[in-house]
Amino acid sequence: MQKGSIRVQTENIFPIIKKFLYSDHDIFLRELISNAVDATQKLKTLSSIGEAKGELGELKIEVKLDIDNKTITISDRGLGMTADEVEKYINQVAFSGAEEFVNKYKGQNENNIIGKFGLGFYSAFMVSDKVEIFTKSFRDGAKPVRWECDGSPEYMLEETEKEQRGTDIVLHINEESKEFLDELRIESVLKRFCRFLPVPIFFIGKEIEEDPQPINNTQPAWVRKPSELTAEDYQNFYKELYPYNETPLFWIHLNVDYPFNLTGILYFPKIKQNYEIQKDKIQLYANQVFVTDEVKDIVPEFLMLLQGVIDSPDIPLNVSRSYLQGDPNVKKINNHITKKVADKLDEIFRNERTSFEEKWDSLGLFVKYGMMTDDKFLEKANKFHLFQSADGSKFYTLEEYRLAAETLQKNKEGKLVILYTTDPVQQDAYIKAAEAKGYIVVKLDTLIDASFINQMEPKWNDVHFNRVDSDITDNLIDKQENTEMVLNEDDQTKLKSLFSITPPGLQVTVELKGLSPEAPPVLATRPEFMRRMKDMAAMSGPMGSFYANMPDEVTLTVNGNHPIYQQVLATADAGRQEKMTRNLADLALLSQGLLKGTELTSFISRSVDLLKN
Ligand SMILES: Nc1ncnc2c1ncn2[C@@H]1O[C@H](COP(=O)(O)OP(=O)(O)OP(=O)(O)O)[C@@H](O)[C@H]1O
Repeated sequence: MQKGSIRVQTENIFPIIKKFLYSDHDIFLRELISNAVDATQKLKTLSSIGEAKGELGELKIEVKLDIDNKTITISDRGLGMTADEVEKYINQVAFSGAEEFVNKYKGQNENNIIGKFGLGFYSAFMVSDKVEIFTKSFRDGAKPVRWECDGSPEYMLEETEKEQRGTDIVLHINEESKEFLDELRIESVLKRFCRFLPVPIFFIGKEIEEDPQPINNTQPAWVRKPSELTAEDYQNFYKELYPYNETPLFWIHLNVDYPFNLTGILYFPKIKQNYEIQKDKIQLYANQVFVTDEVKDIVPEFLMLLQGVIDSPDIPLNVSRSYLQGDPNVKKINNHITKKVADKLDEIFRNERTSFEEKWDSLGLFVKYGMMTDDKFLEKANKFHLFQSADGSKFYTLEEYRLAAETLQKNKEGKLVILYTTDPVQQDAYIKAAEAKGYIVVKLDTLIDASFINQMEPKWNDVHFNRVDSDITDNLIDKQENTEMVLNEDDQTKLKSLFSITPPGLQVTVELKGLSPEAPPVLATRPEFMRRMKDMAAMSGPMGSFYANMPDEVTLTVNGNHPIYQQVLATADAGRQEKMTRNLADLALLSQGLLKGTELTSFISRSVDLLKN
């Protein structure tokens, strides 16, 4: 038997490490199982090049929980270690690794450390009073050895009995960590970190199962070649990740080996409601070991709406978040993912336009969010971003809309005016009127659209958006055209005064115009700018309450050319005349949803009165 002392410079590394990893004690299993996987994979490699001779046997990893003896044992049939190797790798590498870790992070806020990689074997001491290693190297004639240590720099190393090649790590779980002496707890940790490890892992609890199944899928879809996979394989893998979700819209298989290594599958989920986001996040793996599902900074923000898996050994996981943002690899990965996603969308748009259009409801959100936040994406997305017509029957790219609408919908500055509706049912009358003039009205009715419009106007600098009810149809496209009025000056003055009404909470401006006789007698419109401000106010922000408290501005455009005014002006009964004009105004306000409460009640009783005589 040999006793020895491990040379470490930093005193008392253990309490420091423990503090760092306070919230994440369960990573000890991930670290030890990763080592077991590495040892197994290395053996396979040595065998394939003829350096390891003989039968490899069943290469599996076992995690055994012995509640009575308070131990957890992780056994592999990997390459094992000789006494010298234990001396070198465990006493020196593992301990100096832990020391390095501490030196790097001493004095930092522990929340800054993501991934918490790089601690390796030493993490066993987070949960153990004592750790034993029983190991037998694959090398001919190697003697099995037992190593024991309680986390202090003193260790013990001796020869032992061990039949099988490989390593057993025995953790004597300490009092504080007895929560791990629980089958369900261990199983849940294994499921979290080891689901997709490449070597079969078996959990052995109290009950001995007759036909034990590995807890992991060693060949998850993302490590397989895209050419080997069917749509069903991709969908099944998605189900494995998110069992309760509906089938995804489509997916992107990432596979990069230069200038960094990255594989993975990103899924576009079906989004039922605009705000249903961020529930099932993208998971980050390093060589099939689960690391985190906090992928902020690695995945472009707008793609956080996607789901799936990214696997890269090149992402520096043991560094702080602020470092990560500046890391050139992370930046490259970010750009690459954005490009891939844009290319894939473009490809689907070109090859399967109908199906792309069918999915636009869910897709639109990613695309618009991406266009607003990422200029590189915007450049590509301009080709496949779609406007849907108000009735939902047609889709236009910006260029297609331009081609179809250009002749009629250019304003005096030469800008293309995109007419949109936020509510095709409520704004139906305005849409019909605009369509009758040959205009194309598109639907921008989702939560994101208000900001989308505000941001796209400066980005698409020759485009202007106008909500279809923001002005009378004749003025929607500001062309500075004159209209003629059939009423004489006196009648015009009379009509204007009849319409000088002051409904509470509304600031009304009345305009008299000579529109087409078929246009409605009165149109209520809300200026585009004011309405946008009000919409934003509803969403919050410091300016919110300012705009929210302003009265609703509304313009009543009285169409002097409508035949009804001949009748109104000819009415001798002043009371009736007043009621008629007020009702015409109220009808217009009603179509804008601005007639409420007592105003609405008086409108109804007035209408009944008018019907009576
Ligand atoms: N189960 C095992 N079988 C064979 N060798 C092992 C085993 N576990 C650990 N080792 C050896 O001990 C060394 C130190 O392990 P440790 O986990 O501390 O660091 P690492 O695996 O090299 O790096 P990291 O875990 O930080 O990625 C390993 O490099 C390996 O040589």
